[in-house]
Amino acid sequence: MSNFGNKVQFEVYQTMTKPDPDRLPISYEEWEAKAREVLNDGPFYYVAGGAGGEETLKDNLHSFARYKIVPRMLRNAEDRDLSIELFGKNYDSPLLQAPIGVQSIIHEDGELASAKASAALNIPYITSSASTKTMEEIAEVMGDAPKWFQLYWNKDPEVTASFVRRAEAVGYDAIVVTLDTPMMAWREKDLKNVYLPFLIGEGVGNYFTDPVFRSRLESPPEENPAEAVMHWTKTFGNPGLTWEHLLFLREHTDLPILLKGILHPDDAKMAHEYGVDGIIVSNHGGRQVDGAVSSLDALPPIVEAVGKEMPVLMDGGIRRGADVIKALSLGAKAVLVGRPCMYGLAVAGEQGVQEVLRNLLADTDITMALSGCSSMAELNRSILLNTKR
Ligand SMILES: Cc1cc2nc3c(=O)[nH]c(=O)nc-3n(C[C@H](O)[C@H](O)[C@H](O)COP(=O)(O)O)c2cc1C
Ligand SMILES: CCCCCCC(=O)C(=O)O
Repeated sequence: MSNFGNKVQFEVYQTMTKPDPDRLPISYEEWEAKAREVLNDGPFYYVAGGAGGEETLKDNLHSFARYKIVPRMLRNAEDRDLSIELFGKNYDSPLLQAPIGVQSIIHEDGELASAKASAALNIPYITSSASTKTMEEIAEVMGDAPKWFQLYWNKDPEVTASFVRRAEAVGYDAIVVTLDTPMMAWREKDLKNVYLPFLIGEGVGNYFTDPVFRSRLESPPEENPAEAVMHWTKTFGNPGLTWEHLLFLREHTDLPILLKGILHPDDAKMAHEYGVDGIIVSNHGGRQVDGAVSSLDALPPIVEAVGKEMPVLMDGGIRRGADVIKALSLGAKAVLVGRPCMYGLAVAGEQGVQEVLRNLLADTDITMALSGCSSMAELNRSILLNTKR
């Protein structure tokens, strides 16, 4: 991916002789506005919305604006390299697609489109437990491209173990355990729209095809979907989890285990003590604890606490190349991208997601060069100014 940004920029200018109102958007704001045009209230606000008064959702973005890049000059940024290494594997760039469930509410191709877009750019795709398409269908369209599996820890430990077995069997490279969503937060927009996709049978694909989940039902989901959905609502999340439960997971997989949803440095230290392989600093895109610290503000103390021991990734509010550069300069090894990909999916399916990611990569590469850096290893706090008072 050497000097990717210049190539993409050149391609855009070359293929366009004048501005074309029908072409795909460039900016995040434009993608979001176009997605708003094509989605009904229920699905749009399910994606765009956050918990409570959306303080954390907004703060995820504002935190980036508080940090300023202080570019360095005359440092030869002619040849650049965006690649990183994680758990012994090389990745072309520091971007991953965040796990996002129920994508069929956004586009009929759902996760298959997003996964294929990721594969085309060699960007790891994180399949959600709550995906509409099954983890096997998604793995199949991705071939050998990098893919991770996000686990929602079911109340039934045998379902949890079965999910992990299935993910391993079809070639996922890591398990991401999301800790911040053992239950749905108070999401005012969804309550107002009376919109919960799972109750209409969306996002349950992995469950309805799971042999253990099915064995707990009186009749198969195809015959009695209402019973299956009811069982899903009772077992989906596990607010009773403790650190000890992670030992159960370790017994069931040799894959790297990452914890997603860590915001407190003491929890990061606990993760290290319990043999976890990596951390994703995240507040679930402001969708769970309203008033929670923004992801970017949570990042530096966590990097300080465990950054030498394990890779620290982050998500929440990544919209542009400068955001990627800021997060990496604060010590994140890589970043996950959530809503921007979903707006790309809404507007133009697979092509839309690919365009969003391609442009973000190009912007990242160019911003890195203009900041005087040539590789991820060169990004550090010396090019950042924190203007927060
Ligand atoms: C519609 C939607 C569904 C999501 N579903 C999941 C999920 O199934 N599992 C998960 O761990 N996180 C889920 N997330 C959270 C994302 O993985 C990620 O943490 C968040 O979107 C990052 O913030 P951003 O949207 O500002 O990039 C979801 C987010 C959205 C917007
Ligand atoms: C009952 C909670 C299911 C949430 C699954 C999708 C998700 O994570 C989200 O944020 O929405």
